[in-house]
This record gives sequence, C-alpha cells and structure tokens, in this order.
Amino acid sequence: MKTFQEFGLEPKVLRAITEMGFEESTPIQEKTIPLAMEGRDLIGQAQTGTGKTAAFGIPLVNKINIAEERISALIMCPTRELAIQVAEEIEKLGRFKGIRSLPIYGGQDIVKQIRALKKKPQIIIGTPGRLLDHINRKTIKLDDVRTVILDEADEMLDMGFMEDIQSILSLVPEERHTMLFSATMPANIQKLAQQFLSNPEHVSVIPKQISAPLIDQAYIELHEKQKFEALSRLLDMEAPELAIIFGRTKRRVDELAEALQKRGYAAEGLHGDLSQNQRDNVMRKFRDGSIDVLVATDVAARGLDVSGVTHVINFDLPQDPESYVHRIGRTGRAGKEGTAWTFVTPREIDHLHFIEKVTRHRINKKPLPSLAEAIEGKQKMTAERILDVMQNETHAEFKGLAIQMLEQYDSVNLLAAAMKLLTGEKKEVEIELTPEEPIRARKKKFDVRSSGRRVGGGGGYGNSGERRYDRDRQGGGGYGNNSGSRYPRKDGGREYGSRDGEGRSSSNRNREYGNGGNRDRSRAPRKNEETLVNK
Ligand SMILES: Nc1ncnc2c1ncn2[C@@H]1O[C@H](COP(=O)(O)OP(=O)(O)OP(=O)(O)O)[C@@H](O)[C@H]1O
Ligand SMILES: [Mg+2]
Repeated sequence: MKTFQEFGLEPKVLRAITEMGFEESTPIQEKTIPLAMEGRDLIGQAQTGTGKTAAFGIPLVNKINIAEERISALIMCPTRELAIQVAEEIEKLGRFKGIRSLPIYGGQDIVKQIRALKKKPQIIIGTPGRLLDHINRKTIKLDDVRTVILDEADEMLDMGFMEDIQSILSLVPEERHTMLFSATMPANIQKLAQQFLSNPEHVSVIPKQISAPLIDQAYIELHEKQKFEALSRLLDMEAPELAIIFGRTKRRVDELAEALQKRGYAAEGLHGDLSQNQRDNVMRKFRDGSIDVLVATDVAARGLDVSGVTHVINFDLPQDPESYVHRIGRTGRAGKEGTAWTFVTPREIDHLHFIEKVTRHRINKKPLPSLAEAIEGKQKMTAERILDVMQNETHAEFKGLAIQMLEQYDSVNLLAAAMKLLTGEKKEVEIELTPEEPIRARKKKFDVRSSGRRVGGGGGYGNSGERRYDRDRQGGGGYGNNSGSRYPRKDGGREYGSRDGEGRSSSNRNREYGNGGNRDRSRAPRKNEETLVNK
C-alpha cells in the first residue's frame, strides 16, 4: 500500500494526515487520490469502513485555495449525523492549511447557520433539504463551486432527494469536478452519474463479497416474541464494548430502548422523530461511551463511524441487501474486527437467503443463546472488570479491609460474593413489544415496482432489478422534530423519506415530504407499497 508521502500532497495536508494516525493509504484512497488530484470525475465504491471519506477529503483539502472567500466545494450527505461527521473529518484534514468548512443540516438553528456562513467557508457539507433552503434564501451561492462530492448518493436518491440534488447541481457551474461515493452502487446511480458526472472513472475496490471482510456474520432464527429475550442474552453473552441495534420503525426503536433501560442496560434510541438536540445528545453519549447500546432505525445505517462498535444486531431484518451491508458495516471498520447478528423470524428466512445471495456472503446460523451462556458471559465480564481494576492499580484504598476480611473468611467465598454483587441481578421486568410484521421474501410480482418506476430502474448490485422503497428511510427528520407525525402511524412510524430541511413555505409541502408531491413522477404512492409489503 502507498504511503501518503507518495501522492505529492501539500506538506500541511500530509501533516494533518499523520496527526490523524493514518500511516498507509487504504485501497480506495490509493486508487482515487491520484485520479482526483488530476481532476477526474469518479464513482468510488469500496467496502464499509475503508476510508472513503478521506479518499475524497484528502484531494479536496489539498486543492482548496485558502485565499478564496467563497464556497468552492460542496459535499452532500443523506443524514444530519453523517454531515456532522464528514465535516469533522474535513476539519481535521484541513486544519493546518486553515481551511474553513461548515456543516449545514436541518434541525439546527438557521440563523446560526447564516451567521456561520458569513465567515466565508470554502467547503460546505450538507444535507440536500437544508442546502436548498439556504440557496432559496440566497444565503448560499454556488457560482464559485468547483468541486461537488456526493457521499452515499444511492441513499439520497432513495430518500427522495433526487429533485433537490438536481436543483442544487443545476446551480453549480458545469466546469466542475464531481465525485460520488458509496459502499453499494445500485443501478440508479448510473443514471445519476450519466446526468451529472463527465466521463467518470469507476473506481471499485469491491472484491467478491460486498460486506466488509472483518465482520463475523451470524443469524438466529426465532419467533417475534422471543426476540427481546434473545437480545438481552446476546448482550450478556457477548458483552459488546459498544453495540448498535437496528429496529425497523421508530416505535420499535422507542420501545426497545425503553425495554433495555428497564432491564438495566445503558441504551438509548436514535430516530428522525427526535429533536436535533436529542439526536446530537444520543450520538455524543454513544461516542464517549456513557451509553454502550445505541438502538436505531436506518438513520444510523449509513456512513456512521464510531470507534469501539464491536457488535451490530439486526433486531429486525433489514428491508434490502444494501441496508444490510451498510448496517453491519458500522462494525469491523478501519482494520478492526466486528460481529453482526441478525434475528430472522421463520417467515423471513427466504428474505435472508436473498440477502446472502446478493451480498455473496453466507450468514451462519447460530442457536438461540441459552440462559446458561448468558450467565456465563456476564460472569466472565465481571471477572474481566475485576482484573482490569487490579492491573490498573486503582484499588489501593481497599487493601486494608481486604486483608482483614481474608483473615476472617474463606477467600473463594469472599470473591464469589463480591462477584455476585458486581454482576448484579438481572431485573426481571416483564417486557412486551409491539410486534412488527415479517418482511416478505421478494417475489416476481413485486418486480413491477422497480422497473422504470424510479430513476434508472431499481436493481441492487445490478443483478436483480428488485428493490424496495418502503424501508425505514430517514435522513433528516425534517421540520425539526415532528415531521414523522404527519404520516399515519399505524406502521409504527416508518420514516418514509423523512426529509431534511426546515422552515419552508407550506406551498412547498408536497415536495418537502417526498411523499405526496411529484418528486419522482414514476413512483406510485407509498401507501400502496406499504400495503403490498406489509400484508
Ligand atoms: N489510511 C487510513 N489509515 C487508518 N485509518 C483510516 C485511514 N483512512 C481512514 N481511516 C479511518 O477509518 C475509519 C472509517 O473511515 P470512513 O468512515 O471514511 O469509511 P467509509 O469507507 O466511508 O465507510 P462507510 O461505507 O461506512 O461510509 C475512520 O475512523 C477513519 O478515520
Ligand atoms: Mg462513508
């Protein structure tokens, strides 16, 4: 692998890379950095957690002229959390050069953003809805933008951002450098690329299997009613450092987070109905380890990079293979190993096999963890915690009492009692979750939903032509914290194309929600889709 010295980057950029602890480039970086430095348009595809952000971030900060007082680059991301995270990485890469970058996303005070924009950032990282908002208010001008990057472009299309992206790109001068990145590249991306990229190089470092190789993948077949018990046993048995649990709907996430808290786990939920403040808080707590279980809808499936995530658990099977790949890709990142468990109800087995087929990866079946295994796992954890304290020498003040007690009592009994205390009793709280409908295996009759109905047709990995639109889509949450409430909630709050953006006029409403308007004229109403899938 190439070292970063070999790319001919500016010393200040190299220094930033070194400070970030990167020694060698990853394969996608090695391939794309030279092309991007030549100004070639490109489509970059590489497995989750392999450094795509720096693959576009490094050449971008390298080429920015810091004397410029105008927006010269635009990065678009599907979710707010991702915009914040990408902005942080760009900030780190550009700090020695003194690059000014700014994240722009819905849910954040627009006046604050307008103030920050006055500082003339060179790079804007935003979600399409809020970006368009600023463009309409003329607080963002794109006349001087020379570089555009679309991160997770397929997701932005799925969320119904096509029109917004088109409107935004139509305002960027045609003389520009455009790059598009994702771990998965469904067929519709080709269409977008044709429209907006000029003679792009397709850089793919996807080997035979699309999911990251360092993820140990397993599934457990169980009934809906067994899921919660299985989850808590799994958490006890595996003792994750940090875990992300994916649920299908907002209701599911709320119920699950609450249930886990009742059982004594440090868990919180993340979905698009929360206010931006709540979302930021949950992410902050998860990143700093004050909670160790994040329960989330697919809002957390894409791009999020939190170090220490050892486990991903699909409490509900994801709707499609892309979603599966991105969800489990929250672990096994940057050369670290990870474990992904997926719960599958008997009626969903065919759908699981479909995911295996498309991702070209066998997912091993494992038995339900037994109570004995869970208890054993918890005890092991306690032992590890004790040894940790002992090795770190932070227990000196207890030594006197320990000696006294050991003179009076048997050492094995003493230690066992202390361990029992530390392990804690499981709180036996009755948990009842609202059941979710199983995901049906794809049948030919659904094909009609993909052929020609969305831009470029459907097509996961170009081999099936089938794709669903009804998954728990969200990105922005839209309209502060209550966008979801305008949808019928009998589905538990699935976040159909819940949008980013805020404060636009009501005449825009249809467009805003990506649901009733003519955002994608080729689509049939979502309602029918929901019926098709959920019955
Ligand atoms: N050359 C490198 N050496 C070491 N670590 C790196 C290198 N490049 C990136 N990383 C780190 O790897 C992690 C994953 O990177 P990143 O989030 O860019 O992955 P990604 O390919 O965009 O994944 P996803 O498909 O999930 O969005 C980050 O923590 C990043 O800082
Ligand atoms: Mg990424």
